[in-house]
Amino acid sequence: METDLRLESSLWIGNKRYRAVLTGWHLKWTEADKKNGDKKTVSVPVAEVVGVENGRVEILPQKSVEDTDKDFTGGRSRSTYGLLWSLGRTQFSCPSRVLRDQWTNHLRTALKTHSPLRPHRLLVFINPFGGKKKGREIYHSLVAPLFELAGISSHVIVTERANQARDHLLKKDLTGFDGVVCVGGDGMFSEVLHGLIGRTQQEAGLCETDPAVTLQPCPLHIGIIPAGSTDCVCYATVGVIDPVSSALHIIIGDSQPLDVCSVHHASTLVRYSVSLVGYGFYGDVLAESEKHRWMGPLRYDYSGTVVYLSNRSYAGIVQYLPADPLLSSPKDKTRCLSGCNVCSRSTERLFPHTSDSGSLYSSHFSQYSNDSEGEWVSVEGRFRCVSITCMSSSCARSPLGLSPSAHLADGTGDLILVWDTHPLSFLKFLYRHTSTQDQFDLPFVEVHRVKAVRFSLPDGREEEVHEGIGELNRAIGGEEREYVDTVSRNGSQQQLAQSVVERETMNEHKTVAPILCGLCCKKTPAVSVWNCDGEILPFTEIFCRIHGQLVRLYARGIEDAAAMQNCSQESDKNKSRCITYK
Ligand SMILES: Nc1ncnc2c1ncn2[C@@H]1O[C@H](COP(=O)(O)OP(=O)(O)OP(=O)(O)O)[C@@H](O)[C@H]1O
Ligand SMILES: CCCCCCCCCCCCC/C=C/[C@@H](O)[C@H](CO)NC(=O)CCCCC
Ligand SMILES: [Ca+2]
Repeated sequence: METDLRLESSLWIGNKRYRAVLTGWHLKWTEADKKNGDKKTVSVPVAEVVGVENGRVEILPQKSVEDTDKDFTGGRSRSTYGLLWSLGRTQFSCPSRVLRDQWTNHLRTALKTHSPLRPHRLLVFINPFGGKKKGREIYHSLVAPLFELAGISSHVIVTERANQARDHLLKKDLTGFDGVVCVGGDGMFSEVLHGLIGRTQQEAGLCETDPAVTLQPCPLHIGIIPAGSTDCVCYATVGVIDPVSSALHIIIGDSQPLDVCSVHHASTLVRYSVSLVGYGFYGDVLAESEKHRWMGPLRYDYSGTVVYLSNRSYAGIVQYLPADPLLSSPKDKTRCLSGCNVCSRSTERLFPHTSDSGSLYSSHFSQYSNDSEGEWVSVEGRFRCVSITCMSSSCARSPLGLSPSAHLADGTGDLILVWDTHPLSFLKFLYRHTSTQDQFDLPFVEVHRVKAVRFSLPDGREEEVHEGIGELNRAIGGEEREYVDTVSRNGSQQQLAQSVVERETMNEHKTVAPILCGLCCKKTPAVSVWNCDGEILPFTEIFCRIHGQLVRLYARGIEDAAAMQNCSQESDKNKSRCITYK
């Protein structure tokens, strides 16, 4: 195959002549008219080539092509500053049109052969209202021209309502698509996640509501173009919030598996989460922030302060199923980086019969059901917060995240228990998230690597919740009253969850936030709410289970920033990535 693809000839870049050669995995060109010692070679891995097009192509601010006979333009992804990627573009001139066509054909074949996960056709959902409301602009000015250069055809849907993307993925024909891209924030990602997981289970005839079922991994990749408020999933899987870097990861078909946590109440599936399932502080911040959506991304800072000052803690019983402590630990001070060994070993455990990840969904064995179950541990007390995260959940506010040593794809989650403590100690815990100081090195904080978690209220508390809801029900009217009636009338939990999901379009947050406030006007509320990747859950008692590598993103995890920094000094190891060219 390598010999078929090999091509060698003279080419010009500007007015300099080069000897160019396409050999297997690399395209290299060397200055031709210099003495041997002075000859510089640029070597571009085929895997990093974005696209090849005949003519002289300009990309930004809009793509334009000057259709000349002997020229072709090559684009490649290159790292500019650490994790930030940009498009490198080179215009080559050939001695003849025939040779030019040979070069473009060979390069295109090499791309197909060496990067099988490159998408050809993508379904793109743009949330025009996420974050700073720039989704459309970001896509059309920064991403679409790159997709065009890469020869990707995309079907773009600008959403007109919440849950449109989820519903589309659950019901519409997805034949021919290689992946789904969401332009928006974590909420938009969550819609795509729910749509794709739901669709995959439907097609596999699996029952999502049963926490014991081994779910089928999704065949379509998910790409995230960040345009939201927190963009935690993008930050934790790419390392930067940058639409161009994310677009380039999508184009070259990078693939990053991701663990997913399913959240259940009684016999219902409530939601899926990849980032945060948080009770107490994080639930209260979200409930408070929903009242201030108009503030945009700043609403979290404002609400964080309000909730911190309200100084709350909550009673609860937490039971958890520890993961194998021999594999890794949330306190081992390692980071999950690109090519992470812990995650790779997990891939081998989860998919023992597949050598390439391209066909992983044909034999999925869950870590949870494969391993011997182990012993559940139970703790009870008052907590400032209880958080479960499948990954580090790093974001701009907290660059190392909720659990800095968590892994993206190891089939486990980290359970963080923050016991009730003095307000200043809790502030110290929160503050440490913003620096490199260890937030787990505090006497009132525990962290456990787990496969499943159950949260329940101590005896009698459930009654207090219902009293609170009853009181609130009398105080409020219209939509909220109907909702609370549904909660108290509906015997079937299945129907209850369904009615809640349907109501998301009517903004269920309006109902839960006042529940919290209704309770807190009189006394400190007995219960908090669960924040599930930025959505409030309608239940307090939940069961969570981690599903290893249930979805795959067009990303490659965090590349070692230190290595990338060395790039600027052109260390030997990174030389091929570092040579800059126009
Ligand atoms: N056209 C639309 N109108 C109203 N809501 C929408 C629309 N499209 C999507 N949504 C909903 O908007 C919510 C928030 O969107 P998104 O996640 O993109 O931005 P964000 O909340 O600002 O960012 P983050 O989730 O990162 O904090 C999502 O839960 C999504 O379901
Ligand atoms: C004195 C300084 C105090 C600073 C405290 C900083 C603590 C930051 C921890 C960051 C945790 C991010 C967790 C990610 C959650 C997302 O899945 C979710 C959806 O976007 N975002 C929120 O719920 C938004 C809610 C974010 C809560 C902060
Ligand atoms: Ca994990």
